[in-house]
Amino acid sequence: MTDLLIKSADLVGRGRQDVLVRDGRVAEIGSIAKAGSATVVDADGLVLLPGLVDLHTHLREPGREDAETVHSGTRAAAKGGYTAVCAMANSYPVADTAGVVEQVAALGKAAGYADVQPVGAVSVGLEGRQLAEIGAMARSAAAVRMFSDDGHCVSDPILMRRALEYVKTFGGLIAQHAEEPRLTEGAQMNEGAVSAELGLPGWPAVAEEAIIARDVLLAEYTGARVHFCHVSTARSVDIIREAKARGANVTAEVCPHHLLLTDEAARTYDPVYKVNPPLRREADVAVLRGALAEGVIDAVATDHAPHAPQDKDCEWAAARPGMLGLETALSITVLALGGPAEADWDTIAERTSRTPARIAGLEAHGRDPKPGTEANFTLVDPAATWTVVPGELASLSRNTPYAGMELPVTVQATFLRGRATVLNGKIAEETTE
Ligand SMILES: NC(=O)N[C@@H](CC(=O)O)C(=O)O
Ligand SMILES: [Zn+2]
Ligand SMILES: [Zn+2]
Repeated sequence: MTDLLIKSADLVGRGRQDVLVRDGRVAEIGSIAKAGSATVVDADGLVLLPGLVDLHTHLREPGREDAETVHSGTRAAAKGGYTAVCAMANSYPVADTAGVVEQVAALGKAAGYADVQPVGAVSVGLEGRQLAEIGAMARSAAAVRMFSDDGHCVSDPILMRRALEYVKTFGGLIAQHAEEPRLTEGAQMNEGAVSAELGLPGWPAVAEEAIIARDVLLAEYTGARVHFCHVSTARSVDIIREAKARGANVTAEVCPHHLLLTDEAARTYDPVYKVNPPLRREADVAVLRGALAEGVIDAVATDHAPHAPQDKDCEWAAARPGMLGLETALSITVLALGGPAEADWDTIAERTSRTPARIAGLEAHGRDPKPGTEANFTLVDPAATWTVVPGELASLSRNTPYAGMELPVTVQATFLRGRATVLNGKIAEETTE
């Protein structure tokens, strides 16, 4: 592989340096005039961040390759500045065996756009009845550490307890989709003033908060790790804050859409705004932003949920929940944390890369450039803006809630072990290492 010389990049907002990459790793940092035959990337005016890491991606393969594939989804990831994604288990078949997680990992390697870390199901078929082959998935070539029935809540407390006790034996964790199912039967949107006005059945905040409270207690009782997916309410933040103050082994993520959009969007009856958990109130958005800045919420995760046109372009009640996220996440995060002029790149790197890499156990990711570290980076233009055009996204699906919006910050390049997966804002077509 030819060497790479990144010239004059602002390293995570701390000042401009040149970075020389050799054999996929950082060889030298400083003022580097020339480096033999190295490919030179001019990063003047660009900020270098550790490659983003997504704890929550739906790649839809196997089973719904019409909506996304590992190939298309990881291209979208690279475009969004990601170098690693955790692929959720709600595929068809479900990723509840060593065979499926190994297949997903292998497809990720073959595509070459981002490291794909499969998430294993907690229960067989995500049905919440019987534990899946957690040990076999952990010992498989995919080395699964994170388990989740995402899309469904592990609502049975005894199943949750057993899963926690099991993953604790090898340092794994359970990522919980917190939704008390009896409280959300038939739910279509956030329960509140807007749902009452529209006459749509509500998804009350307490359905999320009750499960988070229970699982905090189970995490403390078992001593195992719980991660909360897509936290969406102000009260959830309070519960997590108190749990952390007591030393509970819990972490939490927030999705970009919950940092920007509210249940007011449902007034359009456009199913592009239908998502699980639902868009909440302005007051929740404000608390989530504060909690992310502060670190009570540990990470931004996209919950990238591609859906085929027939599953979205229909009446609200019939539409599937979920929205695209990978290509817009960084821009929305920058917006939510105060806008590009105020951008605190260290905090952004912490919430979008370093902390999620640590939670997922992806040791080669989430690293600032230092001699010896793998060159998993993204270069962003903090001064540029772009307009979201659904047809121009790398995802196979089109269900972005940001169509037509002008967003801050563009991804100019993404490097996976020193190889450009995106360069000059364009996806590389050749990805062999
Ligand atoms: N977020 C969603 O609304 N949908 C997700 C499942 C999930 O994350 O719960 C999906 O797989 O489509
Ligand atoms: Zn979920
Ligand atoms: Zn999800």
